[in-house]
Amino acid sequence: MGILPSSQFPLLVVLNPHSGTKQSLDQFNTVIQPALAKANRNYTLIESTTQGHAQDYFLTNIKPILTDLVQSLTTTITSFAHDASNNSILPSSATLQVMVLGGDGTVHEIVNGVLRGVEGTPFASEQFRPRIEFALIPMGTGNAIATSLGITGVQDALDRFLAGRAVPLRVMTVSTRFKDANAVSDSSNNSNNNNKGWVPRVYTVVVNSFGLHCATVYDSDAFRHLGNERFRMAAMKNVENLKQYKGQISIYGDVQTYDRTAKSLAAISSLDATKPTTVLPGPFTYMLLTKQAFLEPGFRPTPLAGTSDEWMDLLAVQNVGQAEIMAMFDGTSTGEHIGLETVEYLKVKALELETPEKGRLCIDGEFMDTEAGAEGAVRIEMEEKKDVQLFYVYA
Ligand SMILES: Nc1ncnc2c1ncn2[C@@H]1O[C@H](COP(=O)(O)OP(=O)(O)OP(=O)(O)O)[C@@H](O)[C@H]1O
Repeated sequence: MGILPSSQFPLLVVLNPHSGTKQSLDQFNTVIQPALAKANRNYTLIESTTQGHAQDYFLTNIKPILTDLVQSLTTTITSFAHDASNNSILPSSATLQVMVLGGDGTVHEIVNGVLRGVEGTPFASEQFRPRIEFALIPMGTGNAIATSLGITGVQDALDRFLAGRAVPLRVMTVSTRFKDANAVSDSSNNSNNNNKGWVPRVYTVVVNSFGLHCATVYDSDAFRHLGNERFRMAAMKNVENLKQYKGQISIYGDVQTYDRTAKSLAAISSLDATKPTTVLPGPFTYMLLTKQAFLEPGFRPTPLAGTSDEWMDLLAVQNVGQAEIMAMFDGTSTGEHIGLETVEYLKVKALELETPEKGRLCIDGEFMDTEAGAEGAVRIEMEEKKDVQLFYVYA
């Protein structure tokens, strides 16, 4: 990489005017556009018009975009190499920069659009893999990824983009046993252990949840006009009508479990990848599986999570009452709640959730209805395939 000076390749700027408190366009006009002009950066602006627009845009256009990019790199290489045979020397990678003025939902859409667009094609293969670098301008409600990376606002995000240090944005895969039109891949032979028969449905980069958190996100849309406050309002509504969500979580592969006494993680090696390393029997009051430490500023439910690490952080609270849930929430601003007896905290590679009734999962702010029983189970795992690990974020 680095064959073309990055200033010569146009940047894609994805702007969601609906994110957060709808300030994206104003911030683009007043802060981002002047800064890009000053830095002599060309860009193409993509303004999303509906839910799903950003995903569809990348699904449709990622191959032509990469073709243009590779062509510009190839021309440069051959002109430098004076290739006598006149054969093109194709690069094995190319970097595409995508600036996002929006929140986590917009990043989720782009990741899924890109992956659906390139999977099973020569655009994500042993011979060629793109590198997609996100500049996250936090204009959403939660901005979990940006907040977890310590990005404090628009100017800070811009400075980090211009400084150019990108870290991996690791991806989780959510699979079901049944196949439908929404499956992201035809293959049910993911290279990870113990996952034969699972069909990848969606890729996630922030959080998958079940129980109170999922119900909170579901209800929070009605409070969108309140900005960040919408999650607190919806959470209070759900604590008042506290429910227990029946289900069992089976964790596969290596595990790190938080030891409350030692205040550190203890490793448990998996001896047999086909058998669960640990089982949480439920019912669940609250359950989160994340890649980000913060889900919004001041809310740090999985404080040991790492955007770039190889683990998913699981926070589970089983069968507790209102007082225990409120005590847990009290600790989430500092992360101290992981020391509570009622809280299970683990770093995991893969888990399966099976519920006796139909249910709902929250997947990066979107919702997935789940079926009852073993056939309706959901598997969530750290994605190990190189053809999926294409994403980086300026940090
Ligand atoms: N023009 C639009 N009108 C309505 N919805 C849109 C539009 N463009 C995108 N969307 C949808 O807006 C939703 C929210 O986007 P985004 O995640 O950027 O903001 P947020 O939900 O406020 O932030 P966060 O996810 O960080 O909490 C996404 O589901 C996206 O599909």
